Amino acid sequence: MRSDVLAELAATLEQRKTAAADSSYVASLHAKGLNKILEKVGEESIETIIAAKDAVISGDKSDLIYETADLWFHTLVMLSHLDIGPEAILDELARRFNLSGLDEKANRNK
Ligand SMILES: N=c1c2ncn([C@@H]3O[C@H](COP(=O)(O)OP(=O)(O)OP(=O)(O)O)[C@@H](O)[C@H]3O)c2ncn1[C@@H]1O[C@H](COP(=O)(O)O)[C@@H](O)[C@H]1O
Repeated sequence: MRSDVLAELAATLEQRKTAAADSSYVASLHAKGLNKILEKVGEESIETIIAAKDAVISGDKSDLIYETADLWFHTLVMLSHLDIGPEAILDELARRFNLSGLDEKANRNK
């Protein structure tokens, strides 16, 4: 598994928070603010859903992989804007290991 990719990207995203807006796409998103970043997350979510439907029809998953990468990237920018690193999400997923989604939901609704 390429967990090094997330760590390297997170370090770049952190560096871009103080970079000039005209020097970097990520810095330009931070300069435009949270609403613009959330707009991109929404756009990429929809493009990912459409790519998943298209993959079923065509049997070609390449667009779905591309769009999911765009979605993950923009959610990482969103988290970075709010001073949350990917390790917080990885820790939360790790916490859920061996916790059945059905059990978790049943306990939540008690
Ligand atoms: N992984 C990515 C990455 N994935 C997607 N994108 C950009 O995200 C944008 C996706 O937006 P769209 O597909 O909607 O394209 P668009 O029409 O150009 O976007 P808008 O003008 O509508 O905002 C494109 O500009 C992509 O190039 C990314 N830009 C940067 N990274 C990583 O972030 C690092 C820092 O990037 P810079 O800040 O640009 O140096 C890079 O080295 C990469 O590792």
